[in-house]
Amino acid sequence: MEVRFAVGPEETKGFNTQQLIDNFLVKDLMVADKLKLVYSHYDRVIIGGAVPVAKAITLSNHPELRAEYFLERRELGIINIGGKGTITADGKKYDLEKLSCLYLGKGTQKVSFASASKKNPAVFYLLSAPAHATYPNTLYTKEQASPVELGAVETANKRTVYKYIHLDGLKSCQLVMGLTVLAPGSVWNSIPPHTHTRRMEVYLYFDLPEGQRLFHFMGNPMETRHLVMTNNEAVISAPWSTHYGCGTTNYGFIWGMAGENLVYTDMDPAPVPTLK
Ligand SMILES: O=C[C@H](O)[C@@H](O)CC(=O)C(=O)O
Ligand SMILES: [Zn+2]
Repeated sequence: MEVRFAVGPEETKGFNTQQLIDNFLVKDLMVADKLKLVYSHYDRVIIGGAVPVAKAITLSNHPELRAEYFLERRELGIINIGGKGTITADGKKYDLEKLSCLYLGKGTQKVSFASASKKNPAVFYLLSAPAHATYPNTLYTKEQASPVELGAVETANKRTVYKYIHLDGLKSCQLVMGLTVLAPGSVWNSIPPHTHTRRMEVYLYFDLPEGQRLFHFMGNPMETRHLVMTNNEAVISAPWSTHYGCGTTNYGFIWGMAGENLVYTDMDPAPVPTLK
């Protein structure tokens, strides 16, 4: 498992492009028949991908955790962004259509990921955080995720936000997770921008067609930097960092957070005219 230590805002503002990539960009998450995991020291979140094609993939334990099994002291949110798939957790099977979400609580011992079809495999995105209590393993479809319309065509940011794991949705210790889908012709996400030093955040961009790119803005809102991203790449947002982006076409992204609270609306605005 790759480990990324945390860096601060003072250090980050001197980074060149490669240093920004090495510290914040997560590439090659979705590789056929492999479990890919990146351990970030911001709130000890683990970011992962599992694409089962020829065989099922097991959520294996890792020495960095010094645990008996992966979820001994952790919770896990999983969203499928591919074809139909099945997750088996301690013998119980959960079928996930595209954009369904499964929450797995602390204490779940055996987890495996499978696809319904090799031709159109499931693509599972994983986000895990330390947990100190057990909440029930629960599946949510996107229809259950109380979709909210945000933005406008005029400002090229019309989008639908689906919230899965949060204070009024699937119960968790500290994970907050959902996704946003941009309407055709809309390209800007998370406008007006914000920070929340109470929680770190990770964005996983998906359904970005080949040949298109996503310009993700990050850093102190008064000293922004950017990363150029492709489909199925994730970006780690430090608790002090803003996180918003603009695509060369519309797309979707999974957002996930961990930290101090579970309140989705707890954000400190960084209004557009104040950005530098
Ligand atoms: O803290 C919350 C996150 O940054 C996202 O949920 C924002 C978002 O999906 C959007 O505005 O489109
Ligand atoms: Zn945010």
